[in-house]
Amino acid sequence: MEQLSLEKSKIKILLLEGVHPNALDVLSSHGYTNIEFHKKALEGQALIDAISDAHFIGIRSRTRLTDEVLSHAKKLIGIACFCIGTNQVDLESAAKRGIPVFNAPFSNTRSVAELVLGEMILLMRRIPEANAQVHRGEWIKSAEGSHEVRGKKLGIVGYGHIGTQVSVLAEALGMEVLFYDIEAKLPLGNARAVSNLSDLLAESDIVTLHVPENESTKNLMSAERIAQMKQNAILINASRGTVVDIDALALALEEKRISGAAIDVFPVEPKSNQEEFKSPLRKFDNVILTPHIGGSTIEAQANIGIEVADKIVRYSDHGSTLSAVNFPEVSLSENKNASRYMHIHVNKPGVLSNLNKVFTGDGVNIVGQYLQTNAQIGYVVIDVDKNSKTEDFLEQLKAIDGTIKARVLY
Ligand SMILES: NC(=O)C1=CN([C@@H]2O[C@H](COP(=O)(O)OP(=O)(O)OC[C@H]3O[C@@H](n4cnc5c(N)ncnc54)[C@H](O)[C@@H]3O)[C@@H](O)[C@H]2O)C=CC1
Ligand SMILES: O=C(O)CCC(=O)C(=O)O
Repeated sequence: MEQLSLEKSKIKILLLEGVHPNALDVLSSHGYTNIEFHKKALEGQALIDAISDAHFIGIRSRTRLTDEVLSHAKKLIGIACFCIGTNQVDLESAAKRGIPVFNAPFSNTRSVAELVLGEMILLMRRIPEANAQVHRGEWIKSAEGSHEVRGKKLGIVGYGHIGTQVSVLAEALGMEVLFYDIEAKLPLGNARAVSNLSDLLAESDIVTLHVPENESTKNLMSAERIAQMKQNAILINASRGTVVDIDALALALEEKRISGAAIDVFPVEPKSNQEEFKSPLRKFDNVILTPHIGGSTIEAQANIGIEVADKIVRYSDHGSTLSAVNFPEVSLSENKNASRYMHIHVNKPGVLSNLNKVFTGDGVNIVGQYLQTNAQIGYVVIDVDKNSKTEDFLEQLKAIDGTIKARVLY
Protein backbone atom coordinates (compact mmCIF):
# COMPACT_ATOMS: atom_id res chain seq x y z
CA MET A 1 0.00 0.00 0.00
CA GLU A 2 1.31 3.40 -0.96
CA GLN A 3 2.16 5.98 1.71
CA LEU A 4 -0.26 8.87 2.16
CA SER A 5 0.93 11.94 0.27
CA LEU A 6 0.91 13.80 3.59
CA GLU A 7 0.89 12.59 7.21
CA LYS A 8 -1.59 14.52 9.37
CA SER A 9 1.09 15.50 11.84
CA LYS A 10 3.02 17.16 9.01
CA ILE A 11 0.09 19.23 7.78
CA LYS A 12 0.78 22.79 8.91
CA ILE A 13 -2.32 24.82 9.67
CA LEU A 14 -1.75 28.55 10.01
CA LEU A 15 -4.53 30.29 11.95
CA LEU A 16 -4.57 34.10 11.98
CA GLU A 17 -6.73 36.87 13.46
CA GLY A 18 -7.49 35.08 16.73
CA VAL A 19 -10.04 32.62 15.39
CA HIS A 20 -12.08 31.01 18.17
CA PRO A 21 -10.33 28.26 20.23
CA ASN A 22 -13.09 25.87 19.14
CA ALA A 23 -11.29 25.71 15.79
CA LEU A 24 -8.14 24.40 17.48
CA ASP A 25 -10.17 21.86 19.45
CA VAL A 26 -11.84 20.50 16.32
CA LEU A 27 -8.56 20.31 14.41
CA SER A 28 -6.55 18.68 17.18
CA SER A 29 -9.33 16.19 17.96
CA HIS A 30 -8.95 14.99 14.35
CA GLY A 31 -5.19 14.63 14.65
CA TYR A 32 -4.13 18.02 13.23
CA THR A 33 -1.64 19.16 15.82
CA ASN A 34 0.80 21.18 13.71
CA ILE A 35 -1.06 24.45 14.24
CA GLU A 36 0.53 27.91 14.19
CA PHE A 37 -1.83 30.34 15.91
CA HIS A 38 -1.62 34.13 15.71
CA LYS A 39 -3.93 36.56 17.47
CA LYS A 40 -3.46 39.19 14.80
CA ALA A 41 -3.54 39.43 11.03
CA LEU A 42 -0.21 39.20 9.21
CA GLU A 43 0.76 41.20 6.18
CA GLY A 44 3.70 41.81 3.87
CA GLN A 45 6.79 39.66 4.32
CA ALA A 46 5.56 38.24 7.65
CA LEU A 47 2.50 36.80 5.89
CA ILE A 48 4.57 35.46 3.01
CA ASP A 49 7.02 33.79 5.41
CA ALA A 50 4.26 32.20 7.45
CA ILE A 51 2.22 30.97 4.47
CA SER A 52 5.17 29.63 2.47
CA ASP A 53 5.16 26.24 4.22
CA ALA A 54 1.49 26.15 5.32
CA HIS A 55 -0.93 23.54 4.01
CA PHE A 56 -4.01 25.34 5.28
CA ILE A 57 -4.56 28.94 6.30
CA GLY A 58 -7.42 30.22 8.43
CA ILE A 59 -8.21 33.95 8.40
CA ARG A 60 -11.01 36.42 9.11
CA SER A 61 -11.72 39.61 7.17
CA ARG A 62 -8.42 41.43 7.66
CA THR A 63 -5.81 39.24 5.99
CA ARG A 64 -5.41 39.91 2.27
CA LEU A 65 -4.67 36.76 0.31
CA THR A 66 -3.76 38.30 -3.03
CA ASP A 67 -2.42 36.53 -6.10
CA GLU A 68 1.06 37.72 -5.09
CA VAL A 69 0.74 36.25 -1.57
CA LEU A 70 -0.69 32.98 -2.94
CA SER A 71 2.19 32.69 -5.41
CA HIS A 72 4.44 32.12 -2.36
CA ALA A 73 2.12 29.49 -0.87
CA LYS A 74 3.49 26.52 -2.78
CA LYS A 75 2.18 23.93 -0.31
CA LEU A 76 -1.24 25.43 0.30
CA ILE A 77 -4.12 22.94 0.04
CA GLY A 78 -7.05 24.97 1.37
CA ILE A 79 -8.12 28.41 2.63
CA ALA A 80 -10.59 28.80 5.47
CA CYS A 81 -12.34 32.14 6.04
CA PHE A 82 -13.72 32.17 9.57
CA CYS A 83 -16.39 34.69 8.47
CA ILE A 84 -18.97 35.21 5.71
CA GLY A 85 -17.16 37.59 3.36
CA THR A 86 -14.49 36.13 1.06
CA ASN A 87 -13.59 39.35 -0.77
CA GLN A 88 -10.24 39.43 1.08
CA VAL A 89 -9.13 36.39 -0.95
CA ASP A 90 -8.33 36.35 -4.66
CA LEU A 91 -10.77 33.50 -5.30
CA GLU A 92 -9.83 33.04 -8.95
CA SER A 93 -6.14 32.86 -8.19
CA ALA A 94 -6.83 30.29 -5.46
CA ALA A 95 -8.96 28.16 -7.80
CA LYS A 96 -6.33 28.31 -10.53
CA ARG A 97 -3.84 26.95 -7.99
CA GLY A 98 -6.22 24.12 -7.01
CA ILE A 99 -7.03 25.66 -3.62
CA PRO A 100 -10.65 25.58 -2.43
CA VAL A 101 -11.82 28.45 -0.23
CA PHE A 102 -14.31 27.74 2.56
CA ASN A 103 -16.27 30.18 4.74
CA ALA A 104 -19.04 30.19 7.33
CA PRO A 105 -22.04 31.33 5.30
CA PHE A 106 -24.46 31.83 8.19
CA SER A 107 -22.87 31.38 11.62
CA ASN A 108 -22.73 35.14 12.28
CA THR A 109 -25.82 36.09 10.27
CA ARG A 110 -28.04 36.52 13.31
CA SER A 111 -25.42 38.62 15.13
CA VAL A 112 -25.34 41.14 12.28
CA ALA A 113 -29.14 41.20 12.02
CA GLU A 114 -29.54 41.85 15.75
CA LEU A 115 -27.01 44.69 15.68
CA VAL A 116 -28.83 46.32 12.78
CA LEU A 117 -32.14 46.02 14.58
CA GLY A 118 -30.73 47.67 17.70
CA GLU A 119 -29.16 50.46 15.66
CA MET A 120 -32.42 51.15 13.84
CA ILE A 121 -34.27 51.67 17.10
CA LEU A 122 -31.49 53.77 18.66
CA LEU A 123 -31.18 56.01 15.61
CA MET A 124 -34.94 56.49 15.22
CA ARG A 125 -35.02 57.65 18.86
CA ARG A 126 -31.92 59.87 18.37
CA ILE A 127 -30.28 58.03 21.25
CA PRO A 128 -26.68 58.38 19.97
CA GLU A 129 -27.01 62.20 20.19
CA ALA A 130 -28.82 62.10 23.54
CA ASN A 131 -26.15 59.76 24.89
CA ALA A 132 -23.33 62.03 23.68
CA GLN A 133 -25.06 65.10 25.13
CA VAL A 134 -25.58 63.57 28.55
CA HIS A 135 -21.96 62.33 28.58
CA ARG A 136 -20.95 65.96 28.02
CA GLY A 137 -23.15 67.08 30.92
CA GLU A 138 -25.94 68.49 28.73
CA TRP A 139 -29.55 67.70 29.69
CA ILE A 140 -31.86 68.13 26.68
CA LYS A 141 -35.13 66.32 27.43
CA SER A 142 -37.08 66.42 24.19
CA ALA A 143 -39.17 64.28 21.85
CA GLU A 144 -38.16 66.27 18.81
CA GLY A 145 -37.12 64.05 15.90
CA SER A 146 -37.67 60.90 18.01
CA HIS A 147 -39.82 58.16 16.48
CA GLU A 148 -41.04 54.63 17.07
CA VAL A 149 -40.00 52.16 14.40
CA ARG A 150 -43.49 50.64 14.32
CA GLY A 151 -45.17 51.44 11.01
CA LYS A 152 -41.98 52.85 9.45
CA LYS A 153 -40.58 51.63 6.14
CA LEU A 154 -37.37 49.64 6.18
CA GLY A 155 -35.55 49.26 2.85
CA ILE A 156 -33.20 46.30 2.70
CA VAL A 157 -30.58 46.25 -0.06
CA GLY A 158 -29.42 42.66 -0.59
CA TYR A 159 -32.05 40.13 0.49
CA GLY A 160 -29.74 37.22 1.27
CA HIS A 161 -29.07 35.49 4.59
CA ILE A 162 -28.64 38.67 6.65
CA GLY A 163 -31.16 40.77 4.75
CA THR A 164 -33.92 38.18 5.24
CA GLN A 165 -33.16 37.84 8.96
CA VAL A 166 -33.40 41.61 9.35
CA SER A 167 -36.67 41.46 7.39
CA VAL A 168 -38.27 38.93 9.74
CA LEU A 169 -37.12 40.72 12.90
CA ALA A 170 -38.24 44.13 11.59
CA GLU A 171 -41.72 42.84 10.74
CA ALA A 172 -42.01 41.48 14.28
CA LEU A 173 -41.56 45.11 15.40
CA GLY A 174 -44.39 46.22 13.12
CA MET A 175 -42.25 47.71 10.36
CA GLU A 176 -43.12 47.67 6.69
CA VAL A 177 -40.31 45.94 4.80
CA LEU A 178 -39.31 46.49 1.19
CA PHE A 179 -36.22 45.07 -0.41
CA TYR A 180 -34.10 45.32 -3.52
CA ASP A 181 -31.90 42.48 -4.79
CA ILE A 182 -30.35 41.78 -8.18
CA GLU A 183 -31.74 38.24 -7.97
CA ALA A 184 -35.40 37.25 -7.72
CA LYS A 185 -36.00 36.44 -4.03
CA LEU A 186 -38.88 34.95 -2.11
CA PRO A 187 -40.31 37.74 0.08
CA LEU A 188 -40.66 36.59 3.68
CA GLY A 189 -43.81 37.52 5.60
CA ASN A 190 -45.31 40.67 4.13
CA ALA A 191 -42.04 42.02 2.74
CA ARG A 192 -42.28 43.49 -0.74
CA ALA A 193 -39.70 43.41 -3.52
CA VAL A 194 -39.08 46.66 -5.39
CA SER A 195 -37.71 46.55 -8.88
CA ASN A 196 -35.01 49.18 -8.57
CA LEU A 197 -32.80 50.76 -5.96
CA SER A 198 -34.00 54.32 -6.64
CA ASP A 199 -37.57 53.40 -5.67
CA LEU A 200 -36.39 51.73 -2.49
CA LEU A 201 -34.30 54.78 -1.52
CA ALA A 202 -37.14 57.19 -2.24
CA GLU A 203 -39.61 55.24 -0.06
CA SER A 204 -37.61 54.04 2.93
CA ASP A 205 -37.31 55.68 6.36
CA ILE A 206 -34.34 53.43 7.06
CA VAL A 207 -32.03 51.88 4.46
CA THR A 208 -29.83 48.95 5.47
CA LEU A 209 -27.18 47.40 3.21
CA HIS A 210 -26.51 43.65 3.10
CA VAL A 211 -24.67 43.06 -0.16
CA PRO A 212 -21.26 41.45 -0.75
CA GLU A 213 -18.22 43.42 -1.91
CA ASN A 214 -17.95 43.10 -5.67
CA GLU A 215 -17.83 45.30 -8.77
CA SER A 216 -21.62 45.82 -8.75
CA THR A 217 -21.65 47.05 -5.14
CA LYS A 218 -18.62 49.34 -5.29
CA ASN A 219 -19.85 52.79 -4.23
CA LEU A 220 -23.42 51.50 -4.58
CA MET A 221 -24.39 54.29 -2.18
CA SER A 222 -22.76 57.08 -4.18
CA ALA A 223 -23.50 60.79 -3.71
CA GLU A 224 -26.26 60.44 -6.29
CA ARG A 225 -27.85 57.48 -4.49
CA ILE A 226 -27.59 59.11 -1.09
CA ALA A 227 -29.36 62.15 -2.59
CA GLN A 228 -32.26 59.85 -3.55
CA MET A 229 -32.90 58.96 0.10
CA LYS A 230 -35.88 60.54 1.86
CA GLN A 231 -35.24 63.69 3.88
CA ASN A 232 -34.32 62.62 7.46
CA ALA A 233 -33.89 58.97 6.53
CA ILE A 234 -31.26 56.75 8.18
CA LEU A 235 -28.50 54.72 6.51
CA ILE A 236 -27.02 51.55 8.00
CA ASN A 237 -24.04 49.73 6.56
CA ALA A 238 -22.77 46.50 8.12
CA SER A 239 -21.79 44.91 4.81
CA ARG A 240 -18.50 46.14 3.34
CA GLY A 241 -16.82 49.54 3.48
CA THR A 242 -16.53 49.88 -0.28
CA VAL A 243 -20.33 49.95 -0.66
CA VAL A 244 -20.77 53.52 0.66
CA ASP A 245 -19.07 56.71 -0.50
CA ILE A 246 -18.09 57.94 2.97
CA ASP A 247 -17.33 61.53 1.89
CA ALA A 248 -20.75 61.78 0.26
CA LEU A 249 -22.35 60.39 3.41
CA ALA A 250 -20.45 62.92 5.55
CA LEU A 251 -21.71 65.73 3.32
CA ALA A 252 -25.32 64.52 3.53
CA LEU A 253 -25.01 64.47 7.34
CA GLU A 254 -23.37 67.88 7.37
CA GLU A 255 -26.20 69.30 5.29
CA LYS A 256 -28.73 67.50 7.52
CA ARG A 257 -30.29 65.75 4.55
CA ILE A 258 -30.32 62.47 6.43
CA SER A 259 -30.85 62.22 10.16
CA GLY A 260 -28.31 59.60 11.13
CA ALA A 261 -26.27 56.56 10.19
CA ALA A 262 -24.72 53.43 11.65
CA ILE A 263 -21.53 52.27 9.99
CA ASP A 264 -19.63 49.12 10.97
CA VAL A 265 -17.38 48.72 7.94
CA PHE A 266 -15.11 51.23 6.20
CA PRO A 267 -13.23 51.56 2.92
CA VAL A 268 -10.00 51.59 4.93
CA GLU A 269 -9.99 49.90 8.32
CA PRO A 270 -7.14 50.02 10.85
CA LYS A 271 -4.82 47.06 10.48
CA SER A 272 -4.67 46.40 14.19
CA ASN A 273 -6.39 47.42 17.42
CA GLN A 274 -3.42 49.71 18.09
CA GLU A 275 -3.89 51.81 14.94
CA GLU A 276 -6.00 54.98 15.11
CA PHE A 277 -9.30 54.95 13.21
CA LYS A 278 -9.56 57.95 10.91
CA SER A 279 -12.82 59.01 9.29
CA PRO A 280 -14.78 62.17 8.46
CA LEU A 281 -17.70 60.53 10.31
CA ARG A 282 -16.07 60.71 13.73
CA LYS A 283 -17.37 64.20 14.44
CA PHE A 284 -21.08 63.33 14.11
CA ASP A 285 -23.01 62.53 17.31
CA ASN A 286 -25.85 61.09 15.21
CA VAL A 287 -23.65 58.40 13.67
CA ILE A 288 -23.03 55.08 15.39
CA LEU A 289 -19.52 53.92 14.51
CA THR A 290 -18.40 50.40 15.33
CA PRO A 291 -15.09 48.67 14.52
CA HIS A 292 -16.32 45.94 12.13
CA ILE A 293 -17.94 43.92 14.89
CA GLY A 294 -21.26 43.08 13.23
CA GLY A 295 -20.44 39.38 13.41
CA SER A 296 -18.37 39.56 16.58
CA THR A 297 -20.40 37.84 19.26
CA ILE A 298 -19.31 34.97 21.48
CA GLU A 299 -22.05 32.81 19.97
CA ALA A 300 -21.15 33.55 16.35
CA GLN A 301 -17.40 33.17 16.79
CA ALA A 302 -17.79 29.91 18.71
CA ASN A 303 -20.02 28.45 15.99
CA ILE A 304 -17.79 29.72 13.19
CA GLY A 305 -14.76 28.11 14.86
CA ILE A 306 -16.44 24.72 14.74
CA GLU A 307 -18.09 25.09 11.34
CA VAL A 308 -15.04 26.21 9.39
CA ALA A 309 -12.53 23.93 11.14
CA ASP A 310 -14.88 21.08 10.31
CA LYS A 311 -14.70 22.03 6.64
CA ILE A 312 -10.89 21.91 6.75
CA VAL A 313 -11.06 18.46 8.32
CA ARG A 314 -13.64 17.15 5.85
CA TYR A 315 -11.57 18.36 2.90
CA SER A 316 -8.25 17.17 4.27
CA ASP A 317 -9.57 13.81 5.49
CA HIS A 318 -12.11 12.96 2.80
CA GLY A 319 -11.69 15.40 -0.07
CA SER A 320 -15.13 16.92 0.52
CA THR A 321 -15.45 20.39 -1.01
CA LEU A 322 -19.10 20.93 -0.08
CA SER A 323 -19.81 24.69 0.25
CA ALA A 324 -16.44 25.79 -1.15
CA VAL A 325 -17.03 29.22 -2.67
CA ASN A 326 -14.62 28.99 -5.62
CA PHE A 327 -14.40 25.31 -6.40
CA PRO A 328 -16.41 22.39 -7.83
CA GLU A 329 -18.38 20.92 -4.93
CA VAL A 330 -18.15 17.23 -4.06
CA SER A 331 -19.73 15.94 -0.86
CA LEU A 332 -17.93 12.87 0.46
CA SER A 333 -17.53 10.81 3.58
CA GLU A 334 -15.00 8.06 4.30
CA ASN A 335 -15.07 4.81 2.32
CA LYS A 336 -13.47 2.28 4.67
CA ASN A 337 -12.93 -0.31 1.92
CA ALA A 338 -11.07 1.96 -0.43
CA SER A 339 -7.94 3.98 -0.99
CA ARG A 340 -8.85 7.51 -2.04
CA TYR A 341 -7.05 9.62 -4.62
CA MET A 342 -7.89 13.18 -5.54
CA HIS A 343 -6.93 14.99 -8.68
CA ILE A 344 -7.39 18.69 -9.48
CA HIS A 345 -6.77 19.67 -13.07
CA VAL A 346 -7.24 22.33 -15.69
CA ASN A 347 -10.62 21.69 -17.33
CA LYS A 348 -9.48 20.79 -20.84
CA PRO A 349 -10.04 17.89 -23.22
CA GLY A 350 -8.09 14.70 -22.62
CA VAL A 351 -7.38 14.95 -18.90
CA LEU A 352 -10.14 12.57 -17.81
CA SER A 353 -9.30 9.87 -20.34
CA ASN A 354 -5.64 10.03 -19.28
CA LEU A 355 -6.73 9.87 -15.67
CA ASN A 356 -8.84 6.77 -16.24
CA LYS A 357 -5.93 5.07 -17.98
CA VAL A 358 -4.00 5.19 -14.69
CA PHE A 359 -6.56 2.86 -13.12
CA THR A 360 -7.09 0.38 -15.96
CA GLY A 361 -4.41 -2.16 -15.06
CA ASP A 362 -5.08 -5.80 -14.12
CA GLY A 363 -6.62 -6.25 -10.70
CA VAL A 364 -7.43 -2.58 -10.27
CA ASN A 365 -10.99 -2.00 -9.21
CA ILE A 366 -12.45 1.51 -9.03
CA VAL A 367 -15.20 1.39 -6.41
CA GLY A 368 -16.20 5.05 -6.59
CA GLN A 369 -15.51 8.03 -8.79
CA TYR A 370 -16.77 11.55 -8.18
CA LEU A 371 -16.31 14.35 -10.67
CA GLN A 372 -17.31 17.98 -10.66
CA THR A 373 -16.08 20.70 -12.96
CA ASN A 374 -16.45 24.39 -13.50
CA ALA A 375 -15.28 26.42 -16.48
CA GLN A 376 -11.68 26.53 -15.22
CA ILE A 377 -10.98 23.38 -13.24
CA GLY A 378 -12.01 19.78 -12.76
CA TYR A 379 -12.00 17.94 -9.46
CA VAL A 380 -12.05 14.14 -9.41
CA VAL A 381 -12.01 11.83 -6.42
CA ILE A 382 -11.29 8.17 -7.13
CA ASP A 383 -11.84 5.35 -4.65
CA VAL A 384 -9.87 2.23 -5.50
CA ASP A 385 -10.52 -1.14 -3.87
CA LYS A 386 -8.02 -1.54 -1.02
CA ASN A 387 -6.78 -4.81 -2.50
CA SER A 388 -5.88 -3.20 -5.79
CA LYS A 389 -2.23 -2.75 -6.61
CA THR A 390 -1.55 0.92 -5.90
CA GLU A 391 2.21 1.46 -5.88
CA ASP A 392 2.69 4.38 -8.25
CA PHE A 393 -0.78 5.72 -8.96
CA LEU A 394 0.04 9.05 -7.37
CA GLU A 395 3.13 9.58 -9.50
CA GLN A 396 1.14 8.70 -12.62
CA LEU A 397 -1.62 11.11 -11.66
CA LYS A 398 0.87 13.90 -11.09
CA ALA A 399 2.39 13.27 -14.52
CA ILE A 400 -0.90 13.83 -16.40
CA ASP A 401 -0.79 16.96 -18.56
CA GLY A 402 -3.07 19.60 -16.98
CA THR A 403 -2.64 18.38 -13.41
CA ILE A 404 -2.75 21.12 -10.78
CA LYS A 405 -2.65 18.97 -7.65
CA ALA A 406 -2.92 15.26 -6.84
CA ARG A 407 -3.02 13.61 -3.42
CA VAL A 408 -3.69 10.24 -1.89
CA LEU A 409 -5.87 10.75 1.18
CA TYR A 410 -5.97 7.22 2.60
N1 LIG B 1 -20.11 43.56 9.54
C1 LIG B 1 -19.81 42.30 9.71
O1 LIG B 1 -19.15 41.92 10.67
C2 LIG B 1 -20.28 41.31 8.71
C3 LIG B 1 -20.46 41.68 7.39
N2 LIG B 1 -20.92 40.76 6.48
C4 LIG B 1 -21.10 41.19 5.10
O2 LIG B 1 -22.48 41.05 4.76
C5 LIG B 1 -22.56 40.61 3.42
C6 LIG B 1 -23.89 39.95 3.18
O3 LIG B 1 -23.95 38.73 3.89
P1 LIG B 1 -25.07 37.63 3.57
O4 LIG B 1 -26.42 38.20 3.73
O5 LIG B 1 -24.71 36.44 4.35
O6 LIG B 1 -24.78 37.36 2.03
P2 LIG B 1 -25.74 36.65 0.99
O7 LIG B 1 -24.84 36.22 -0.12
O8 LIG B 1 -26.61 35.66 1.66
O9 LIG B 1 -26.66 37.85 0.47
C7 LIG B 1 -26.19 38.90 -0.32
C8 LIG B 1 -27.35 39.34 -1.21
O10 LIG B 1 -26.95 40.52 -1.92
C9 LIG B 1 -27.46 40.42 -3.25
N3 LIG B 1 -26.72 41.34 -4.11
C10 LIG B 1 -25.48 41.15 -4.65
N4 LIG B 1 -25.15 42.24 -5.38
C11 LIG B 1 -26.17 43.11 -5.25
C12 LIG B 1 -26.41 44.41 -5.78
N5 LIG B 1 -25.52 45.03 -6.56
N6 LIG B 1 -27.58 45.01 -5.47
C13 LIG B 1 -28.51 44.39 -4.70
N7 LIG B 1 -28.34 43.14 -4.18
C14 LIG B 1 -27.18 42.53 -4.46
C15 LIG B 1 -27.30 38.96 -3.59
O11 LIG B 1 -28.12 38.57 -4.67
C16 LIG B 1 -27.71 38.31 -2.27
O12 LIG B 1 -29.08 38.04 -2.22
C17 LIG B 1 -21.35 39.67 3.29
O13 LIG B 1 -20.94 39.54 1.95
C18 LIG B 1 -20.30 40.36 4.11
O14 LIG B 1 -19.54 41.21 3.30
C19 LIG B 1 -21.21 39.48 6.86
C20 LIG B 1 -21.06 39.08 8.16
C21 LIG B 1 -20.52 39.95 9.17
O1 LIG C 1 -15.38 38.57 12.04
C1 LIG C 1 -14.73 39.10 11.15
O2 LIG C 1 -13.52 39.24 11.18
C2 LIG C 1 -15.41 39.61 9.89
C3 LIG C 1 -16.88 39.41 9.87
C4 LIG C 1 -17.35 39.68 8.50
O3 LIG C 1 -17.27 40.78 8.03
C5 LIG C 1 -17.86 38.58 7.70
O4 LIG C 1 -18.21 37.53 8.26
O5 LIG C 1 -17.93 38.74 6.48
